[in-house]
Amino acid sequence: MSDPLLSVEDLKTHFHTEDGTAYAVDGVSFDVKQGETVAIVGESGSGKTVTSESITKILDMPPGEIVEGTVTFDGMDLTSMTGKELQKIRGNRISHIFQNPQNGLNPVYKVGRQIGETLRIHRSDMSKKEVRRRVIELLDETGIPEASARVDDYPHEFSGGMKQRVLIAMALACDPDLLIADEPTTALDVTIQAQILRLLEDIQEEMGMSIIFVTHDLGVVSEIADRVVVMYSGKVMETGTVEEVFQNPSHPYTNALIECLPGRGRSMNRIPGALPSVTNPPEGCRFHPRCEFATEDCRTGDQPPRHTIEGSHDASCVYYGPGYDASDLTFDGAQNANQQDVTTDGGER
Ligand SMILES: Nc1ncnc2c1ncn2[C@@H]1O[C@H](COP(=O)(O)OP(=O)(O)OP(=O)(O)O)[C@@H](O)[C@H]1O
Ligand code: NI
Repeated sequence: MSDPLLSVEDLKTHFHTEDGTAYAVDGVSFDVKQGETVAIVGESGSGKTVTSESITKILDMPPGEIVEGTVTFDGMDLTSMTGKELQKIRGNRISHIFQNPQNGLNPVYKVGRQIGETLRIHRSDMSKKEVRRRVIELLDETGIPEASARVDDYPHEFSGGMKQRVLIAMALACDPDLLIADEPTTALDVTIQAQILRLLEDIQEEMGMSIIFVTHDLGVVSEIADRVVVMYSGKVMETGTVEEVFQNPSHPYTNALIECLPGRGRSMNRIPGALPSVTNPPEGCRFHPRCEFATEDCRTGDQPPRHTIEGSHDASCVYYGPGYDASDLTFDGAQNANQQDVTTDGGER
C-alpha cells in the first residue's frame, strides 16, 4: 500500500494565554490518502480549525505553538520547515479555503488579478497572457457565468456564494494535492451551501486532489467525505469510513452527535452538558463528564488509546479495550443510526 499523502502524528498545538496553557489540539493523529476526502467533525471549540491550520502553520505563533508531533506531507516533515519553505507549499501544493469568503478577498483589486497572483508567485514561468487565460478557465470551472467578463470585476460585485467560488478558483489555481476547507459553506444560505458542496465534489472527481473538510455539521459529512475524524476537546474520539462511523457509531460522543441530527434518535438539538475548559481539561477521557457510560477508568489517567473496532474504524473508549464489553454501550436510538441518508438542512446553528 502506498504511503498516505498526509500523515498527522501526535500533533499538539497549544496556546499560551493569560489564563494559562490552552490545550487546543492535544495529541491528534490521522492520515489522508491521495484523492480522498477526510472530514474533521466535532462541536465548536473541539480543535478542528487549529488542527487544520497547524498543517501549514498558518496559525498565529505566538500565542500558538506546535509543541509536539509531526505532519508529513508527501514524505516531507512540514513541522520542521522554515517559513520560506512552507511558502512554496501553501497555495501551491496545499491550499486553504475558509468559512467567510468576505475575508479572503481584497476589496481594492479585481478578482482576476487576485487569482492570478497565486499563479504569478508559484508559476513564474507563465506569461501574463497565459495567466489571464488560466484565471478565466478557473472561474469558468468553478461555475462563474461569463467568466471572461467577470474576471475584471471587483469582489463587491459578487454575491457571497460567488465570492466563495472565486476563492475556490484561487485555491485550485496551482492544482494542489490537498485542499483544506474549513467550514466553507457555513456562512452561505442552504441552497448555496449545497451548490458549493457539489462543486467541490465535481472538482475533486476531475482533479483527484485530497480534501480535508472541517465542519461541525455531521449531515454534510455523510454527503462529502470518505472518512471521518471525530474530534472533541483537542482529542480524536473516533475515526473510520463514513459507512463505519454512521452505521456503527462507536464512541459515545459520536453517537451523541448523530443523535443530534434532525429526525434522529432522541432528536435533541445539542449534547447535554458543556465542553470542558480548554486550559483545564478533565483527566481521563475528555468526554467523561458528559458520558452516561463513564466508569472509574474513564475519569483517571490519559485519554484511552484508540482501540480498533474493525478495519480502519477505531474509537478512543475504554469499552473497546480489555476488561470491557462494548455491547454494554446501549445507545438509545441506535437502530435509527442505521439509516444512511442524512440531509444537510437544519444542521446549522
Ligand atoms: N489564538 C488563540 N488563543 C487562545 N486560544 C485559542 C486561539 N485559537 C484557538 N484557541 C482555542 O483553541 C480551541 C480550539 O479552537 P478551534 O478554533 O480549533 O475550534 P473549532 O473546533 O474549529 O471550533 P468551531 O467549530 O467553532 O470553528 C478553542 O478552545 C479556542 O478557544
Ligand atoms: Ni473552526
